[in-house]
Formats: sequence, C-alpha cells, structure tokens
Amino acid sequence: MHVLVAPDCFGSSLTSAQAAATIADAWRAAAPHDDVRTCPLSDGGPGFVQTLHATLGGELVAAGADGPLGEPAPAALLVVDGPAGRTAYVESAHAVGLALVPPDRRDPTRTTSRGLGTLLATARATGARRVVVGLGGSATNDAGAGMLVGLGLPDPRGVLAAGGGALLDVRGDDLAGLAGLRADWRDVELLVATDVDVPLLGLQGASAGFAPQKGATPEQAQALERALATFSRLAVDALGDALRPDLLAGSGGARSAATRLTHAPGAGAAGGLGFGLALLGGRLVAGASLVADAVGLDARIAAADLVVTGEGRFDWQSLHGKVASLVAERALPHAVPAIVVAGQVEIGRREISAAGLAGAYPVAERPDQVDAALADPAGTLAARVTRVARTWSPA
Ligand SMILES: O=C(O)[C@H](O)CO
Repeated sequence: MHVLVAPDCFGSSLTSAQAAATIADAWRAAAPHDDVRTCPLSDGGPGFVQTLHATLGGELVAAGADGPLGEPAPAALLVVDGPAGRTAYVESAHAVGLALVPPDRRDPTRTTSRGLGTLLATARATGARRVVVGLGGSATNDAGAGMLVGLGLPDPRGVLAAGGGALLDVRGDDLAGLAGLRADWRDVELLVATDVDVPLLGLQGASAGFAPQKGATPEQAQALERALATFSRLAVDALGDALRPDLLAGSGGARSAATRLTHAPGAGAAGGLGFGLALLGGRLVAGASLVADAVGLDARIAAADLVVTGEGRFDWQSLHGKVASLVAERALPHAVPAIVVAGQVEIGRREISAAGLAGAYPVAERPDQVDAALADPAGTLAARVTRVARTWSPA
C-alpha cells in the first residue's frame, strides 16, 4: 500500500515536518511493507514559510519585528525569484503568533499586529512584485489596525497600535491616511492566505470565535466585537471610492462595500488581519489550498492508496478551511480514503464523515490524557499511529 502522510503542524508541539516524520516513521515500523511518503502542509498559520521553503526553495531572509506585546521577535521572510518576478512569503505568526506570548500574558485586548506591518515593509523592500501573507495562529484581535501603523499610518492618539481594546475609541480622523496607504500598495500583488474562512464579525468571527483561545474573557470578547465593528465601519468610510471590491473573494451583488469586506471568507482570520489586509487591496484565498497547490498535493494523492493527515486539535475550526478538511476534499475525486490523526478530536462521527474523512483518531482519547500527550507529543503520536497503521494495513 502507498501511504501519503500530509499533516499540518500540531499546535506549537510539532511542526508539520516533524509531525510528518513522526507519523511516517511509526507507520513504517508498524507496516514495513507499506511505501510511506511525506508531504508536510500548512494552512497559512505557523509553519507556512518553512513548509513553502522546503518545496519552493528560495532564500530565507532574517527580518526583525516587534512581537504582539512589543518585544523583539525573530522573523524570516522567504524570497523566491521566478519568471514573473520576485515573490516574498510572509508568515504573520512570526510577528503576531500566540506562541510568542506566555500563557499568563495573553490578552487580545492589548496585543498588537504592528510588527506584521514592519515585516510587510521589509518584504516590499526586497523588490518583491508579489507578497503572499500567511494568516493564522495569532495572539491579536485588532483587525490589522496595528499592522497599518507598522506600515506607516500615523497614530498620534495611540488608538490604532495599542491592541483591539483601544479600537473602542477610534474616530474617523484616525484613519485619514488610509486611502494613501492603500494607494502605496497598488503596484504590489498582495495575496492573503487565510487559515480559516470565517467573516470578521459575528458568532464565528474573529472576536467571538477565536479571542477566547487567546485569553479573552466573554466580556472582553464582546467588547472586541464592538471595537472591530466600529473600526471596520470607519475604515471602509475612510477608503470611500478607493475601494475595489472586485478584488475580494466572495463579494456579492447589492451588498455595501463594508459588508462585502467584513463578510469576505477569511476576513476574520488572525484576529481580523484578513480584513486589515483587504483594506490594502489584498486578495483573500484559502491558505491550505494555496500551499496544497504549491506542493503538488493533488498528484501526490492520486498516486496514493491512503492519505493520513493530522493536526493538533480537530474541531469546528478544522471544517472552516483547515488542512484536514482540504486533504479530504482533494482526496475525494481520486477515491483515495483520507484519515486524520489529531492530538484531540472534538467533533462527532457524522461531521467527520460529512467532511469526507474515513476516520479520525485522537492521540488523547480522554481529557485526562491531554497532559501526557503535550508532555511527549512525538512519542504519544507515534504510539497512536502504530495502532492506526495496524488497523488500516493489517499484516
Ligand atoms: O489566528 C487566529 O485567530 C486563528 O488561527 C484563526 O485565524
């Protein structure tokens, strides 16, 4: 049997390359007759640049930036030269990643995306004609307001780059320079690879859907929702005629420009950075799909008898554009079964099969096993894969 191992990272425990190697080694040991190949993936979140570098080559360029709380964060851009010119790949998690903030300091009302603006400025300075930004795994919830300041938008009142909470006080005149900033980016193709396809606002949006996992209390999440609603309305007003809604995926007929921007699939990714980058003319695309195309996933699936994907936690977010659901979707036309091995599985059998997956196997089968799984992510993943391989590839 030819087995293709194509996982995402396992949270901050294992990179996608480490997860792929762990799964492949355990599978080969349990089923030595199988031909096991690896194809690490990313959805735009942590590991985006590393995964693309492994496939596309290019040069990693060190680029310092501030992290979500203002501390220096080591970051790197991937620069790839091709026939159509230079492309720079930027991973937002290098500047706004949740892993950069210790658990006891996580507070998305205060964390800022300003450092991502610095990274984007560095990406442009490389002479790139095309900038591709991967979004996901963030500690921020400021709809990219901080990023705009990092790119040069004046912030004399200090309300834009002080975190999502400060946006409750934003006023129209704070955004007076936005149209000029957007015009500055006109000659660059800006592609935004989002890890989830959620809108900016609402129950599945940035604040309600994701701020709690960044440390927000229910009250803070509600305040952030109000702050982002105000900011998004004022930002769209500030752009006025400069908006080119045709650049947005999912734009619909009679909706107002504001609604089109806030509802675009992926606008809510990375605490609303999808929206913030769309303000600059960025085109939002599914990150998992972009990476899958870059690494030639379809052809590799077509040559396989089984695909094994994986991620840290398989839950409702996984069904919104994440790697596991993308792998299942790409495997379906080739009639190749796809299964997922995840640190935790938090959705039921019906949703698992509706997502096109033939099985979902948790490393931690019960809540009391989570600590052990986190303490030894590779060892516990390997143990689980050994049992899965014996089920799918009996001797
Ligand atoms: O960063 C986040 O908010 C989540 O990964 C969703 O994009």
